[in-house]
Amino acid sequence: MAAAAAAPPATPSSRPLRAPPAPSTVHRQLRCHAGPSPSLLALRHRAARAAPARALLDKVTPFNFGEEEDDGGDDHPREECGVFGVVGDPEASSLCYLGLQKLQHRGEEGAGICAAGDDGKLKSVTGLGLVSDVFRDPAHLGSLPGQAAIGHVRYSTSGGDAQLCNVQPFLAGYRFGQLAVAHNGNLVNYLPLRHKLEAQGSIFNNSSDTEVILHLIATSLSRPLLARICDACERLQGAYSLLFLTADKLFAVRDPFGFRPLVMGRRPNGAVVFASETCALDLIDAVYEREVEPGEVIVVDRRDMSVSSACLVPHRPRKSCVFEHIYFALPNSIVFGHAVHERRTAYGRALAEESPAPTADVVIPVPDSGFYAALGFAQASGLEFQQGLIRSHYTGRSFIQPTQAIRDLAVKLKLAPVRGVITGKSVVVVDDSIVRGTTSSKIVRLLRDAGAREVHMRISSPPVVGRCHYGIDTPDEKELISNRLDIEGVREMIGCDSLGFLTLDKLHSIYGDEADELCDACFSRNYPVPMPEKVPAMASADDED
Ligand SMILES: O=P(O)(O)OC[C@H]1O[C@H](OP(=O)(O)OP(=O)(O)O)[C@H](O)[C@@H]1O
Ligand SMILES: NC(=O)CC[C@H](N)C(=O)O
Ligand code: SF4
Ligand SMILES: [Mg+2]
Repeated sequence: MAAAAAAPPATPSSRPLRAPPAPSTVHRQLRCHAGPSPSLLALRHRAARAAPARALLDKVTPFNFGEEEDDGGDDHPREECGVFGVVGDPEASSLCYLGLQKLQHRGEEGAGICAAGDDGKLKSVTGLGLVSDVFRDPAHLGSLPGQAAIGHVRYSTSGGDAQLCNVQPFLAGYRFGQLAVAHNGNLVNYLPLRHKLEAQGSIFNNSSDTEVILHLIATSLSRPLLARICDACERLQGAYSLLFLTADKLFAVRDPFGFRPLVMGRRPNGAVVFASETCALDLIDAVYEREVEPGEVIVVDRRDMSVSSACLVPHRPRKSCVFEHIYFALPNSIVFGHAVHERRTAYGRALAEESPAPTADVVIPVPDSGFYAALGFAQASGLEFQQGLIRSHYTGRSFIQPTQAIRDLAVKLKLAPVRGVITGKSVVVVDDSIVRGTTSSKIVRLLRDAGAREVHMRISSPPVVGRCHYGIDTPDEKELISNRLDIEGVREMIGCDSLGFLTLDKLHSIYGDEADELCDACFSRNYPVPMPEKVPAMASADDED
């Protein structure tokens, strides 16, 4: 939480992209050749998602590609890690503020909101720290009037974590007006793309991967904006759930693999809402309608509130991040069509089948994210379930603290034992994951100090052995404890009496046919999108001569 405490004042921002490139005549000629026509979204009708898909057909108007929406027939601009967006509500930015607070667990480093005012101007406020810090001064929200807004909570994967310039939404001006973007995910080909754009003269304001998306859109010769977004996305590799805001439209985009979640809902007044997780919809009384499908672009026009949908690129097999279910998302969210708490309870039950703890007296969860898995473990094993560790909610998530020393202290600050539950008992303690091993080691020590007779650690996911390249900032592979040690080695290091992980096969069995549609690369090293092997070298100042 150091970042939050040290948060400098929020700053309204607008960042320029590179200067308008082509002379208007050439430009006009080229623009006649519109980019690849997005075909209508080919929906997948799978049992698990049948209802949301039907909702789509009722509510979504197919995008009419012939209608120019943003730049008319001349060159005059007429307008352009949890994410949240609202269209069609006079309190759009306040709703964004609430939605972002609900998504705070997805990123604590920085937050921002960009709103489209009725005067056609986009304004944004971004700052380091928690949403409540950034918007502590009511004047900040007050400066963001309008019927549409997008917002972002950041947890960096590319670019410095404590740099205001990397906090989203990014708002840029280009030849067709203003465009803001909020991105959850990580682009694996960010560096090659950036180097190429720089070689062509682009100037970058920050070190985040997300900025290249704006450049690719700005330099695309396609029209209208939907086609430019499709053009840009065709060049992106990796994970992206994106919200774009213009003066009169909001675009919601999900990468073809659907790594990161993105859902759509509607408020009673008809406002359309997008969010990384459904918990943020619930908060503002928006009814969950469906996921933005992998590879889909949904366009909401604030002028007539029409909703249209297009397909970004040819359909790919879905590879949704299983770690969202395991750890990242809130348990009261529906993510990838599944209630997160149900998934976690199922992991716990499966774990009890695979790694029972027959000598134990009581099952306790590691709060918060180990709660449902522990409940499932207790249900399946017939053991008593107790809250043996109390979590302080005034601290942040320890896994996402920047240094090991701080992570060590953060765990102690965060968790306190309930001696009455623990003393003299054989305890099964269930957590969702072991990453570096910091939390587990501390907890075992904490429980032994509180008088536990035996400590059996059970983990409701497989050992984490690979880095994530798709939007979760897992540490370097050498820092992953399961990468250095086998299970017995990890047990010794943590100091528990027994240790059991859910196996990958068992995890897959919970998903049945859907197992193929999961990314589990941090457990299996089966990366759906490989990292580019060679990144071209950047030009240096010496190359100028
Ligand atoms: O092995 P480690 O490197 O310690 O990381 C693993 C721990 O980090 C996460 O908890 P975190 O405290 O981040 O969040 P939570 O309170 O939501 O469980 C996760 O739930 C594990 O408890
Ligand atoms: N975790 C995320 O989704 C991060 C988004 C973006 N890659 C950034 O670093 O800001
Ligand atoms: S590598 Fe792991 S954390 Fe990253 S997307 Fe895949 S499952 Fe999720
Ligand atoms: Mg935890």
